[in-house]
Amino acid sequence: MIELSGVRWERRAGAFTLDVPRLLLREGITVMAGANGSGKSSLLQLLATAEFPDKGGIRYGIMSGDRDLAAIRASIGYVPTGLELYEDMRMERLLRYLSELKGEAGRAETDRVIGLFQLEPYRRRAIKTLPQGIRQRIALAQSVIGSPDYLFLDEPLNALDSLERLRLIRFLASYARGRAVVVSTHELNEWEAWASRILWLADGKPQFHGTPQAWTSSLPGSVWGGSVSPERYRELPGGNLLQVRPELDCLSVRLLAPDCPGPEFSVQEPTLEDAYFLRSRARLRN
Ligand SMILES: Nc1ncnc2c1ncn2[C@@H]1O[C@H](COP(=O)(O)OP(=O)(O)OP(=O)(O)O)[C@@H](O)[C@H]1O
Repeated sequence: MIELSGVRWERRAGAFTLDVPRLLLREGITVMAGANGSGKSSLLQLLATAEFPDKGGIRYGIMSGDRDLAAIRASIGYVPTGLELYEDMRMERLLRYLSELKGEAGRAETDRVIGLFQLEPYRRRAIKTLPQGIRQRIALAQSVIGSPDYLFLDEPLNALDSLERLRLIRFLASYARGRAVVVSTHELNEWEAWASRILWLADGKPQFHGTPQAWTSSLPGSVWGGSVSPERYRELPGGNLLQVRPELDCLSVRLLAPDCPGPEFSVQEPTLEDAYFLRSRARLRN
């Protein structure tokens, strides 16, 4: 378990403050959501000990950041966004080198993570010659060298194709048994079946932390779905639309509204993403 208490970190000369009075991150996948600039990457940087807060502290089980930094770092895997890899190195050499830095000498661990992320065909390729999705898989592979207890992944699905995205999510779901995995994302629904907890940040502060069930219940509004004609569609309030899909001679519409928008509509189970819209909209209105 990771425990943050009284954490404050000012960035941009105080124009932004990450402010986390208390937060407990448990085993399983914690999926972190929030608007651009809400502080997701900043929080991951602190968790990964790439940066340090101005105030407060972070404990990892019985280890605390100010006393056990080396041991904590040895139990952390981290993928920031835009991780710069050693461009001229061959992929296998890079992973060997990073394995050795993490105290995992020998080929076995390198071979394991190469297999895990289907990187076999790229062993002898220089990093700079590889496409973005493969580089992302290498970034992910380096993070699980030594099977760390804590994994912090900033938008890990970036640049991956749909099969790789699903493969990674499934891998993380099993990896997170007995370990804490924190991921940031702008696509909550992809994690729907796998998230243990949702953490929502706004303006540098956690606004919600709890189970997906709690996230999609007690919402300030409802989600409605129905099929409408193109004429009727034009009458609907545009600001609250979630999804529009053409059908044979009508449009299938999903929208947010406090009350039923018309006889064509029925109330729908909200998705994680719907709940994000409802909660964000309610917050902006208050
Ligand atoms: N290297 C940096 N130096 C100074 N300020 C920074 C730096 N990186 C980010 N910030 C600032 O910290 C604040 C939070 O940014 P952060 O990247 O943590 O948000 P985010 O939720 O991850 O955003 P996004 O969804 O766009 O990735 C922003 O005001 C941003 O401008």
